[in-house]
Amino acid sequence: MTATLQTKKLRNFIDGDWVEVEASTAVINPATGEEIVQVPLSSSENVHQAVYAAKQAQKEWALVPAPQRAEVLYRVGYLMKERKERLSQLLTMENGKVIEEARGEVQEGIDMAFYMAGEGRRLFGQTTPAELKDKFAMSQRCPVGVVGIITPWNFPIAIATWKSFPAIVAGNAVIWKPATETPIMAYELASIFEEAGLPKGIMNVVFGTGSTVGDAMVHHEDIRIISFTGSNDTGRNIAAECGKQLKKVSLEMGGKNAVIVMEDADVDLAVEGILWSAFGTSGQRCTACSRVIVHEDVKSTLEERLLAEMEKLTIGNGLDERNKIGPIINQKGVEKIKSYIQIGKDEGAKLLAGGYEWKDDSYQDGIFFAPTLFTDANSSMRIAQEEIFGPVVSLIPVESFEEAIKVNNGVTFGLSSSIFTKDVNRVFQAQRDLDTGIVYVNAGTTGAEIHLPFGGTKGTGNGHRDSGVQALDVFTEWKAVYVDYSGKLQRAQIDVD
Ligand SMILES: NC(=O)C1=CN([C@@H]2O[C@H](COP(=O)(O)OP(=O)(O)OC[C@H]3O[C@@H](n4cnc5c(N)ncnc54)[C@H](OP(=O)(O)O)[C@@H]3O)[C@@H](O)[C@H]2O)C=CC1
Ligand SMILES: O=C(O)CCC(=O)C(=O)O
Repeated sequence: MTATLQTKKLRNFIDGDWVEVEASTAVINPATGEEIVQVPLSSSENVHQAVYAAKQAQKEWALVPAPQRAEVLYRVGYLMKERKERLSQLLTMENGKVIEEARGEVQEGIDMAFYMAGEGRRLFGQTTPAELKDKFAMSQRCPVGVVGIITPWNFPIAIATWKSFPAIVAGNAVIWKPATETPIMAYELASIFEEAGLPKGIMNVVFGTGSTVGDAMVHHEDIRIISFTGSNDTGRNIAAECGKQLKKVSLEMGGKNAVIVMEDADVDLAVEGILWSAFGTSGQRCTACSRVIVHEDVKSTLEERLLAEMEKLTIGNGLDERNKIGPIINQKGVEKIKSYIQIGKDEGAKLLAGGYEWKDDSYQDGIFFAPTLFTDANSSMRIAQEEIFGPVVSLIPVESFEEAIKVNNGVTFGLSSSIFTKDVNRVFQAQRDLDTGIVYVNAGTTGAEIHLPFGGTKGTGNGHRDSGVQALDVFTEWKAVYVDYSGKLQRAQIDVD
């Protein structure tokens, strides 16, 4: 039986209460065009209420021993596990990704809960020798206070868990603004936190637009960090505003990720990697493969096998297990993709497959785009430089390994890259020289594991990482503590000539 929601209109979760907001807008299933639920359009006043509650609650939460804070995350993990199928179906309904991928995303959230709960017994600082006798020196992680989390529609639950779980285990309180297109995962996760016994005010969900709710969060002086994932334009604006306030900001933005296929690659394996990382989630991933840098010796073989496999991809509602390609999030997304198809043609790339909005009698109100393959692209073309966020991949032929690395690095983004080769020397050279935060060898560009840092170089971010133990650096401040137990005032005096 397909999962359903008990309510026709979601409510904010503020200070442990479900708070109704009058204004709302419809959440649409992109595969069917049907309304699933109404989502509140909150005001900046709703943000202020949430921050006030969070600020009070956080003072107590910071005093709860971290292993006890972690207990809540263990319970969250078990509840998510129990509800995995429900969460996955609702995720497919609001976002469109096929159910197999939705299950994978929910599993990332479950893994993150258990992983970060484990950190509750670590949260390591350092002890170090002091310069003086009878003196002790150490550093420790401290919570920052109230943290703001702004998340996109393409990973409505995983990204939120990468950010909120480390924040909570570290002793912070959270204000979370999910994307207006995909609020259901936030509603479900807030219910899970409530059931798991998280104290009131530690997790607050405020639904509404970026321009109102997100903006109020960015400007609120009691929110000490903004952790954001989304587009580069929005991320830059947020960073500029946070800069003015000297507010910490962690950004995870776009990608122009490439798979490199060398002449000695297992081409069938490369085809599989490209298929999943280019067309999975209909290419709407920041880690999606949108360039294939192929050695000219294997170019025609790769094209032929890729085209044959692309033909087998079934498009449709992601709730039907047979479908491999789900919808595009909204019509604006399709228009953006279409504009890049035209740009690619005008630039002289050769369209081998797809390139059109896919329609079918059974999905008259759904929004789909056919998997698309360009070939004979070059690195200076806009289709090879800019994030399209759709199922579009461009083949760029190269003559050597060195040229492949140069083309890979010749974009303003630096999130994920991959190389298919059997040459162990090239593997090690590539992992050293590829200028991205994530490198895969003999696998596609997607499929991050939550215990490793997630993020990228150059225009992809601003040096911070989601996920992994590194996420704790975003949500904690370091404190250096010196304890002098000599009973007299000592001064450090070490001169090294
Ligand atoms: N790297 C990635 O993972 C992602 C990249 N993108 C890229 O961005 C493009 C546009 O997608 P879009 O959803 O519009 O991305 P946005 O960057 O606009 O949205 C991401 C989040 O930021 C919020 N937001 C928007 N404006 C502001 C603001 N002024 N202040 C604070 N928060 C704000 C959004 O709210 P709301 O939408 O509710 O108004 C949403 O929660 C895509 O086509 C894709 O190229 C998009 C999503 C993820
Ligand atoms: O690759 C993954 O598993 C996560 C990717 C992600 O967050 C994204 O691509 O937007």
